[in-house]
Amino acid sequence: MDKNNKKLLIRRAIEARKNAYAPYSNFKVGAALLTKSGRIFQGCNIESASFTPTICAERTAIFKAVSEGETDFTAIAIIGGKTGKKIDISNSAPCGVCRQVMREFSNNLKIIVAASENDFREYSLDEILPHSFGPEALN
Ligand SMILES: O=c1ccn([C@H]2C[C@H](O)[C@@H](CO)O2)c(=O)[nH]1
Ligand SMILES: [Zn+2]
Repeated sequence: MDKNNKKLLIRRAIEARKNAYAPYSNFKVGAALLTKSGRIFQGCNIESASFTPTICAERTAIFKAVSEGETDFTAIAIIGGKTGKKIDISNSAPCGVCRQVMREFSNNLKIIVAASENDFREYSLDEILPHSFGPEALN
């Protein structure tokens, strides 16, 4: 994945963050998921007044892709932070539930946690979800 594609994916995550529905936490997150076939699925977090139905941006993007028949992913860019505050990449790593959902479809997804197009950190899924449980265990 070259630098320009990473920047593009981050831009799409920034764009997706604008649609975040987070009136309770005011923590808005955007994600952009790149499939092996070259498509990009965007997602934002969506909260609920009854709290538990809340879904993260990452899972919104992944479920959109899976529901459109795409299950092979190359990378996901994520950007999150409180409205009106400077984004800090150390506060926007994907939550444990999303890591497990990522693991369902890949064990070497590239995770790009971004504060801007030029300020991001990359992780592999294996790095942030070591010793993981995955679908192979049920074979
Ligand atoms: O990786 C994360 C962490 C949190 N959230 C959302 C869930 C909730 O709406 C808000 C605060 O936890 O941020 C995400 O979308 N992705
Ligand atoms: Zn999550």
